[in-house]
Amino acid sequence: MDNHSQSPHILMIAYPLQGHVIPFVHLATKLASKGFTITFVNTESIHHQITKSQLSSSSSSGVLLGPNNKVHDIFAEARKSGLDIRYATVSDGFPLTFDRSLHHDQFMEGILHVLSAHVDVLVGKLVSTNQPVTCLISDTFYVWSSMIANKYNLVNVSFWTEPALVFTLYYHMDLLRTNGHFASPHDDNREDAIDYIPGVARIDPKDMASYLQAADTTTVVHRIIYKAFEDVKRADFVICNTVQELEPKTISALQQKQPVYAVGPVLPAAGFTKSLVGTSLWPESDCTRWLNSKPHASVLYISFGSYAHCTKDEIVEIGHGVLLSGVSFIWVLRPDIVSSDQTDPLLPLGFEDEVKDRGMIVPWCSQIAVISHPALAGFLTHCGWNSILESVWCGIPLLCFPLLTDQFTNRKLVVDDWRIGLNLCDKKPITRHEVARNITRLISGESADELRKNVKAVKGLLENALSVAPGGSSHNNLNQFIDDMIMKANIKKKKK
Ligand SMILES: O=c1ccn([C@@H]2O[C@H](COP(=O)(O)OP(=O)(O)O[C@H]3O[C@H](CO)[C@@H](O)[C@H](O)[C@H]3O)[C@@H](O)[C@H]2O)c(=O)[nH]1
Repeated sequence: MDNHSQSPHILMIAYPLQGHVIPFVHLATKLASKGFTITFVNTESIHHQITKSQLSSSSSSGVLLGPNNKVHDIFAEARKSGLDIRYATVSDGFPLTFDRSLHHDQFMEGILHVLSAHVDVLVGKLVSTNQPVTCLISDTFYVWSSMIANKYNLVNVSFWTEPALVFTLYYHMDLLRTNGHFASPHDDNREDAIDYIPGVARIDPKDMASYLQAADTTTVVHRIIYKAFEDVKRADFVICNTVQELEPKTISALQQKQPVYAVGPVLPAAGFTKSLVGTSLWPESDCTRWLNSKPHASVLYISFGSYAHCTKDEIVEIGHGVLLSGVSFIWVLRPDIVSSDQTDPLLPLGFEDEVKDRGMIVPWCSQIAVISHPALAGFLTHCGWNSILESVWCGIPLLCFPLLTDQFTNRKLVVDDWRIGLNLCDKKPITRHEVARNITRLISGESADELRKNVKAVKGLLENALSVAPGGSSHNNLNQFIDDMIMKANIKKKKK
């Protein structure tokens, strides 16, 4: 896009969770680099966590210090590079000291019922400036996007940060319900394969998102999902952090319903290992020197993302499994991995002594910097969608340990469909011997060669999708989305 005078001013509102903020920030810089003015909104709590972590990280970038040495704008460096990204924060209704991880459901009730009032006030201000906002890009999980877009005559764009397969299963919850695979009122849910969702050949119920397998379907997260997937049907456009070639049938079927654009993988714009904008909610430990001391393709990286929890027993079994396997490893054990009120040590006494220099345990790191290091050999992951895309981008095979939400469906894509990963264990509870055996299969031997070959092929698809010349699918889809959005914004302006 080269005509700034026609360029809409886009308001982007990220969902206040790490795995959503990251792709939102990368999409914002991508759109700004195409000439758009962006106002990016974080909740005050997310803003506070990012800036606090930036100030104490060993490698801080994108930091603008304001009065009292406080960081007040995470986009300062991006703006210095010429991008027009402004920044605003809204309250999520809770004080900064409120432990959102520990009081998850209460936090989600706030997101469901309170956040929109604060967003409404902010948007009211932003539409009455001399460069008014004309377009809203908000997370698909927000239940109020159409309400805000209609009130302020904005183009309504929904950004989905998970695979299209997960989107379509939620989108067709009514079909799952009437067929008895979800929220069955009388009996248990059916356990046979699901073969009636448009664009989905066949999927086992165990591979659906955890919320679609749950016995209790009245939780706050369910109420969010029900409303959000009613609301997304009113969006003008849906953009999805996936790649058309990875999920062609699912995406085509969705496009019969409404305009859907696969624009992924949405990764940092300026080089891969360093973003211009700080996004981490926790301070990043620097693992580079340790990695530099390890042989090529020898290290296992272990991380379960930012949101899901696992049990202490699982941590212990994985710890022993890693020791038994004999591999070197970096393990991200974030402070609330079991629960933020769990204060006892997670790993058995003497574990770290036994590991010595063979392993590095950190609370958080720059994952992208770690997995793009030549010493990396494999990734033991909870199957968060960003982690999968990043790992494929770096050509790293996956060992899958899904814990919650879309991670079960993502595991199916990785292990069963694309064959770029293995299951950590076939059934729960996980055992140290199975963990050790599968780490070995991931990293050495015939199975490892096969996985590496397959991941290379999928990486090729991702690279092609983003290629500028000849235009790859995601490159073209993003441009098409931009054209369609501009046209829609102009129509709305005329109607006003
Ligand atoms: O030490 C770490 C660990 C993670 N990351 C980054 O944090 C993000 C984590 O995202 P993801 O792998 O998607 O996991 P979650 O944080 O758990 O993400 C939530 O959001 C995702 C996108 O909607 C979903 O797919 C997940 O299931 C959901 O838990 C990635 O970009 C990682 O690079 C770091 O930078 N450092």
